[in-house]
Amino acid sequence: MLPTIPTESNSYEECKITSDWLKAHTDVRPVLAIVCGSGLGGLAKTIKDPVILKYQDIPNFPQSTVHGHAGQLVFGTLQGKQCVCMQGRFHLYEGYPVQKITLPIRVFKLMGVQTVILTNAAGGLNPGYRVGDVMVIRDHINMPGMAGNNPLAGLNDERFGVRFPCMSDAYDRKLREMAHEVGEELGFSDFLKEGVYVVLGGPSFETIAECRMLHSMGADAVGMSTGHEVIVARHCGMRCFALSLISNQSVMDYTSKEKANHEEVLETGKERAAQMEQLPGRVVRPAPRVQWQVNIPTQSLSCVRNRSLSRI
Ligand SMILES: O=P(O)(O)O[C@@H]1C[C@H](O)[C@@H](CO)O1
Ligand SMILES: Nc1nc2[nH]cnc2c(=O)[nH]1
Repeated sequence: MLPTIPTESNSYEECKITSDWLKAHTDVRPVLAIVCGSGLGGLAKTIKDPVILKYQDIPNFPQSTVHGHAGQLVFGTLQGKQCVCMQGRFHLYEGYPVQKITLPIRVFKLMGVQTVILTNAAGGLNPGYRVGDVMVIRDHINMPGMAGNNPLAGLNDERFGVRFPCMSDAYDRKLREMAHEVGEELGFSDFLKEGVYVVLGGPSFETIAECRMLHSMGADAVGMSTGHEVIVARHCGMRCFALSLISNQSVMDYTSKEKANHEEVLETGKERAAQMEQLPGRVVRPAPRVQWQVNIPTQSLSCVRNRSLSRI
C-alpha cells in the first residue's frame, strides 16, 4: 500500500477554492503575477485601477509576518495587462511548509496567469557587486530543495504538471534579454547585472564561512525566497522572470566590521524603489508599434502595415 502523504496545503482542490473566491471578488483576470520582495512592495503603486484584497480575508492564504511585507493582493492593470501583485510573500523561516508558501502561485495559474515576475532583496556574494545593484536572476541554487525540502515533494498532480519537471530553463531567456535592453534604454546599465541566486532557509543571515562557500560554488547573491515559487511556477508551465536587489554586501572577510541586518535591507529597497518599480512594467510592456514600409518601385506600390509585438 502507498503511504498517505499530506498534500492538502497546495492541492488542486484547495487552490481551486481560493481561485474561485478571488474570481468572485474581482473582475480582473490576470495574465501576469508579480511577487514583491522585502521592502519592494512599492511596485503595487504602479498598478492601475487597483482592487485590494487582504490575505487575512482570502481562504487558505497564509499571513505575512515579516516587516516590509504588507500582506495583500493588488489586482489591476500594468502596462495594459491584467495583473495580480503579491504585496508580501511567505518564507520558510516563518514556519510555513514550503507547499503553503507557494500556494499563491498555483492559485494564480488557475486564474489564468501565464507569466510571473518576482523580486527579492539579497546579499551580494559576487565581489564585483555593490549595494543598490539589481541582478537579473539567470539561475538559482535551491539549498533547501537539495536537502529534500522541495515544494513539489509529495504526490504529483498531473493537472499542474509532470512528476519530474525540467529546471534548466527556469528563468526565461527572452525576458532576461528584454530586461537588459530596457535597462539600457532607461540608463540602468551601470547597476544592472545578471547572475545566480542561492536560496537558503533563513532567518539567520550567513556566517562568513557560509558566504565563502556559497560564492565558491557559483552563487552571486544569497537570499531566502524566490526559488520555491519559481519551481512551482515552472512546474505548471508559467514563464518566470526575477530580479534581486543587492541590499547588502555579504561579509566574506574576517577583518570586516559589517553586519547584515533587515533594516539595511529595507533602506536599500527605499533608495532603489524608483528603478525597481519601473523595470518589471517595462519588461512586459508591449513593444512600440513598428511601421513596416515596403516600396516596390516597378509597380509604384506602397504597402504599409502596423504591427504591435507583445513582449510577453
Ligand atoms: O522576500 P525577500 O526574499 O525579498 O526577503 C529577504 C530575505 C529575508 O526575508 C529578508 C532579510 O532581510 O529579506
Ligand atoms: N540569506 C540572505 N538573505 C538576504 N536578504 C537580504 N540580504 C540577505 C542576505 O545577506 N542573506
